[in-house]
Amino acid sequence: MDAAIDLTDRSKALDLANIRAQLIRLEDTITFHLIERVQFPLNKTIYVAGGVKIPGSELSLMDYLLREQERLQSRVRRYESPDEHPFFPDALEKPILEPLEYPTIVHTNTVNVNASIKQRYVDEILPSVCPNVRADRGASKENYGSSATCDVNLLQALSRRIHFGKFVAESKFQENPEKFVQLIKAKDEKGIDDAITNLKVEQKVLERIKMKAQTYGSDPALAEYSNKVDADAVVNLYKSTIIPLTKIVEVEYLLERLKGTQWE
Ligand SMILES: C=C(O[C@@H]1C=C(C(=O)O)C=C[C@H]1O)C(=O)O
Repeated sequence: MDAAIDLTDRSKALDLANIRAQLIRLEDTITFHLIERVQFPLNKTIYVAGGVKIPGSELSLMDYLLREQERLQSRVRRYESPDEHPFFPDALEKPILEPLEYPTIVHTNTVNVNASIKQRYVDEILPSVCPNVRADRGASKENYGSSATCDVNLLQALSRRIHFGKFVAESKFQENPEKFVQLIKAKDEKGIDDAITNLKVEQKVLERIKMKAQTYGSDPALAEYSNKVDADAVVNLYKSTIIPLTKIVEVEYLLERLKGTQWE
């Protein structure tokens, strides 16, 4: 949707500096969506199938909203874009807009870690950032719908950020195909993980996201409205979930990279 990276220009899309700049942009998106979500209690009921009665659906309220959002957005080509991955692939419909001609940027692959993203989001991320973890003001009160709407925005941003790992991995592969072909042929997952890891960049990401969570979460004019989100929890989200899942995407993508190539 808001592809700041030009996916119709292959060389730009695989320039590591450009990709990292897009990951930095997504830090802002994720932080602001978190600030929106943590206005509300955890509202655990909306993550339980049947927790809220939905005519014609057995899904949880959040899954229902996410699935219907993906169905709608597929009709305006969202999932034709190589940087978008659906949580409910079976809900996608034929776009009403003409297809865009994307060059082949990443190699054909089956990598989609959205199930892990959603499970970690519900079981670990939300309880770590939401206030009133036990409070649940019930469907009769406000904010079930608002909470689920924020969740959908957040999950879609997390999915984009984490699956950008494919662009990073392809960029690194093209930098040194010999090294990666050898590691991939040996099915050396640890070796691949070591080869794609850049601890200096990871450290910079964690330092920057802490500063952003503190800055965006504080109101310069109204001190009492500061600390809208727990900055340490946001850092932990990156350290424990976003970065590790991004690297899993990189490794899984590279393990499939040789299929159908002269290296197979
Ligand atoms: C995304 C990259 O690959 C890895 C994952 C990172 C992340 O998820 O922030 C950062 C550095 C690398 O360890 C990168 O090299 O920029």
